[in-house]
Amino acid sequence: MLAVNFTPEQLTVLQQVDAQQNVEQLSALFAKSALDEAELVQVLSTANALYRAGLPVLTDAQYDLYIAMLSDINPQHVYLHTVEPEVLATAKTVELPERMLSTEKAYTLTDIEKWLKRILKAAQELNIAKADIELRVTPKLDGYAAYDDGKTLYTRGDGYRGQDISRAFARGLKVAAKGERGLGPGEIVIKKSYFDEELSEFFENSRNIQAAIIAEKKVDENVQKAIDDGACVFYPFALLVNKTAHYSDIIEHFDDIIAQMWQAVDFDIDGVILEATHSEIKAHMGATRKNHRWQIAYKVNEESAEVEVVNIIPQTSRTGRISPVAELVPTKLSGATISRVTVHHYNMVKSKRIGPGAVVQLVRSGLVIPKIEKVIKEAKPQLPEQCPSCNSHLLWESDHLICPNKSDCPAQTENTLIHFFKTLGNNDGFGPKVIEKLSHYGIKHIHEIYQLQVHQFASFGFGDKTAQNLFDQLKASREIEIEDWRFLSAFGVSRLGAGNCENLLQHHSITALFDLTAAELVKIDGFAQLSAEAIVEGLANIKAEFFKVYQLGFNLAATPKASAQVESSSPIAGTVIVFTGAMQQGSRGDMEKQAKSLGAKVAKSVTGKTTYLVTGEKVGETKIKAAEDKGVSVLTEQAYLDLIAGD
Ligand SMILES: NC(=O)c1ccc[n+]([C@@H]2O[C@H](COP(=O)([O-])OP(=O)(O)OC[C@H]3O[C@@H](n4cnc5c(N)ncnc54)[C@H](O)[C@@H]3O)[C@@H](O)[C@H]2O)c1
Ligand SMILES: [Zn+2]
Repeated sequence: MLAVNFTPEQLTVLQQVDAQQNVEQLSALFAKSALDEAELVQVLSTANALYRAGLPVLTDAQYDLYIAMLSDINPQHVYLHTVEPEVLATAKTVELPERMLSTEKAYTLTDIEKWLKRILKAAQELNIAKADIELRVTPKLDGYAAYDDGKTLYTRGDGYRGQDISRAFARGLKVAAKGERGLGPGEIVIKKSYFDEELSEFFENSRNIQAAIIAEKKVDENVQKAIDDGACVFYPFALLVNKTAHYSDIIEHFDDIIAQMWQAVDFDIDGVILEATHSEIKAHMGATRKNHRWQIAYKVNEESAEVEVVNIIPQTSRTGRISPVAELVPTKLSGATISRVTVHHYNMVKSKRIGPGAVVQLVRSGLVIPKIEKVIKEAKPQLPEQCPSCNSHLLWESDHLICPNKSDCPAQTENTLIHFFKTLGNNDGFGPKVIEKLSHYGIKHIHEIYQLQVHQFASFGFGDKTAQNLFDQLKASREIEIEDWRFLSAFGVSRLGAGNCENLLQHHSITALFDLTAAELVKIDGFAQLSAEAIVEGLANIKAEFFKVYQLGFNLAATPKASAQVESSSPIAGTVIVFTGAMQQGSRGDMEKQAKSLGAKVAKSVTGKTTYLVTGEKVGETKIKAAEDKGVSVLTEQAYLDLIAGD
């Protein structure tokens, strides 16, 4: 582990915990490798206080590792056997109506079966028939634990005494689902889709917000809006979607049920809770000082690794955006060696201080490629000043560095040409190698490629056969029928992917699009003002080239107009689709809308009727496997986009 530099906000929390402590010493402890018992407890309590305040300094995996170390040195230590406390300076402390505990954790079905044996043993002691033993399975909400007795809303505190946070209700916080008060324990949670769309710009994670709702007298206007919009609620566990069945059924269909629960709610969850329902069994088993013995949390282990950055390589995309690709000290993750990862954008490189010598945490979960989860050790950010392809001076455009040289940057030109032929998808001659060569000979535009004759290809160094073949392919690519939306999307206008192209073309013919104003675009369902403006600008930029190519005479099939039965023409017409995980290309809500506009039915959970499960980021293996077992086709986001593009 590495020394931590506490932020000013974190220091304020630490002050509340213990005004006397020596912050430098504390910070150094996080870097020390062999900690003694007292030091481990100090690290754990510090991390815990910050985590409960919504300002975590460690990842959960790191925190759990320290817990494991403490338990190794002294399994009896009181820290391991009590509820990890919250620190809130501003609210008054009150006795909880009922104890609120942490949960025992299980990571495998074997762990669950061991726990189940203890339940069966308790049942036997009570002479309760096996046939009467049911388990209730619910999603484990990853929010902020609270208790509602009908009059007061309490935090969990130390499990015995919490704090009165009724003012959250006074401020408009609602009880989820049926809305009754007094349903006991639950969590304050924020809708994931809402967070992604409305709040992710302002907050790093929902935990920041939940902590603010609880701790602060006055909340941020964005948070107040989330409360007013009903996106932030108190969710009593009693109202949670659940699967309650005989224990043997639960065990038999374990993976399915876990997968179902994992996507049952639009809130962050960090596991699935299993509990016995029989009140006598519960009373008999009771609790330790930390956990109810009749309850357990099933969690999925994500794999993660801390990796050192060697170098950051800028890559110019077709739009001129420069993508930062981090070269890493090769590291094993999930059995694969990872040596590079794309950083989100250059603002992240700058603000999170990523450069040679930085250490990042890579996380890989489910079938998703590793992502940088956080920066563990900062370094001097490595920011390029010039475009790696054309040496133009780079400019900032919101979070991105861009190469402003639209007309003469080889990387932009080549990637635009590559995108065109790839999207058209009706020939395989014009891949990166061929395009690079053509670009080297000064061919920069699509229409120029289509004008090339066999002898010209030959003069660029292609063999006779290849030259003829390339020429024939170009001819064929004009003759083979192709949907007009695919043709349009091949030009790579920002925000004009296949779906949006098809939507537009359901309302206007392809040549008429270039005369549309943003105001006219917004009238079409699915286009917001900002993207409409970007589209109008993008179309204006390609107009000249578009018509030069269009006039070469492609065999375009016009998209049926919205009135004339859209659905049957789309590749996903009549299918049932479930989207899960965080999407990269747009919000999940937008993707669902688009799927519906293409004639698909969108469902929330996978059943035997589901055709496709489209997985974004952070989707567990269990979920994917469960879907596959039901005969559902599992698609990555990209595969799905290819599918609707007709690739
Ligand atoms: N990153 C850090 O620095 C840091 C610090 C402290 C703790 N942690 C993490 O927090 C976890 C331990 O914290 P904990 O003890 O608060 O939580 P826990 O993970 O043991 O969960 C217990 C809580 O789950 C909640 N819960 C959610 N859904 C539920 C449901 N459907 N039914 C019943 N209960 C439900 C309850 O409110 C209960 O209080 C560990 O996994 C640890 O990694 C991290
Ligand atoms: Zn450039």
